[in-house]
Amino acid sequence: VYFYSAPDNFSEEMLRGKRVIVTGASSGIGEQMAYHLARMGAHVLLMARTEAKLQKVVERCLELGAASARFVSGSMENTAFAEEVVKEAENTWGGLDMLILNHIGYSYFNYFDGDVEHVRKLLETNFLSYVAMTVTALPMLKESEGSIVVVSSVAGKAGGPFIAPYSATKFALEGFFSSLRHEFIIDNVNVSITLCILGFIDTDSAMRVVSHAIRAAPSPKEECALEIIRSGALRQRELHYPPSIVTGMLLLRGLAPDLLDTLIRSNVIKSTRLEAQRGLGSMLRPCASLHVFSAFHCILLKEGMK
Ligand SMILES: NC(=O)C1=CN([C@@H]2O[C@H](COP(=O)(O)OP(=O)(O)OC[C@H]3O[C@@H](n4cnc5c(N)ncnc54)[C@H](OP(=O)(O)O)[C@@H]3O)[C@@H](O)[C@H]2O)C=CC1
Ligand SMILES: CC(C)CCC[C@@H](C)[C@H]1CC[C@H]2[C@@H]3C(=O)C=C4C[C@@H](O)CC[C@]4(C)[C@H]3CC[C@]12C
Repeated sequence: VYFYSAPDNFSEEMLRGKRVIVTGASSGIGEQMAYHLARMGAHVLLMARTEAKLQKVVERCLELGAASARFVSGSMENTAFAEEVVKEAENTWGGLDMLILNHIGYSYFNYFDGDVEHVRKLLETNFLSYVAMTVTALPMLKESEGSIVVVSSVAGKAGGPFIAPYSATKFALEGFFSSLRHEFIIDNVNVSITLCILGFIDTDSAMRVVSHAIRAAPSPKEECALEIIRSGALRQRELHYPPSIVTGMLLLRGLAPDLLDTLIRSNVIKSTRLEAQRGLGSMLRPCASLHVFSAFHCILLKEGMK
């Protein structure tokens, strides 16, 4: 009820002239966020590893009407680089209004293979670099009473199969940033923290890695990107996108966690080759999970109306 009845006084004008860093902006949701921000007239500083892709995104941002657009290329495996990106914003703009933390390093979609080094590297890229950027950006964000937007996943709220290292990094984000939110409130620091809980989104990389293995239909990256910007600008605590599926999942997690786990497993199909290797007989059966979530959604709306 809360998520559906929250006031929505968003206007694209809210982003005009704002100074925004978007990480992981060379493709997927980050690239789409850059285009929305450009259209809204923001200053954007984009970050990823691939310079050629970033160059193209910057050019498109300028065509779309960005107040200014530039990029820094490098890898977030190294926290020194995370600090460098924020310093670039400081040197160019002398301040910062919004920090959108969105990048992720590559991880496999398969049984956990016992590679502890991979988990350590992924924690550095997906989690520690978010902490390092926040630490460096905080003085500027305090000054502007700005916003931190953290892009996470339903995999950061509930475990799913074949994504153990990735899921761990997303759970870490919620622990760190929800603790920080308390401290900001205790200390009267007016910097908002928005945690974005996303379901399956149709980015090229996600479609490449898991489209054959997930029964649920993906949601559009363009709309997802806009919702992230909107929730950050409105200083919301959490975004659920797509709303009915994610909110339904989280409600079910509280009420019947085993049932949720069953629904998640039934939405993930493993290739026959891997199933055979593991000696598992048949593939997981399809399940009416989406209907269960829709039913939750209807109950919520009805209760809200009452
Ligand atoms: N797509 C989905 O289904 C879902 C996505 N999400 C979340 O949404 C966010 C965006 O995902 P999505 O758009 O699909 O991902 P993409 O793979 O499309 O984009 C990832 C971005 O991160 C950059 N990147 C990769 N490795 C590094 C690195 N080591 N250092 C710096 N940048 C790096 C990539 O560029 P380059 O390779 O040039 O460095 C790219 O710009 C992530 O936080 C993800 O967890 C959450 C739930 C579902
Ligand atoms: C019950 C169902 C409706 C929902 C099941 C949700 C599961 C299957 C959904 C929710 C979150 C999704 C993952 C995610 O967060 C991000 C990425 C990174 C990307 O590069 C590759 C795909 C991957 C691993 C997604 C795979 C599918 C996941 C696990």
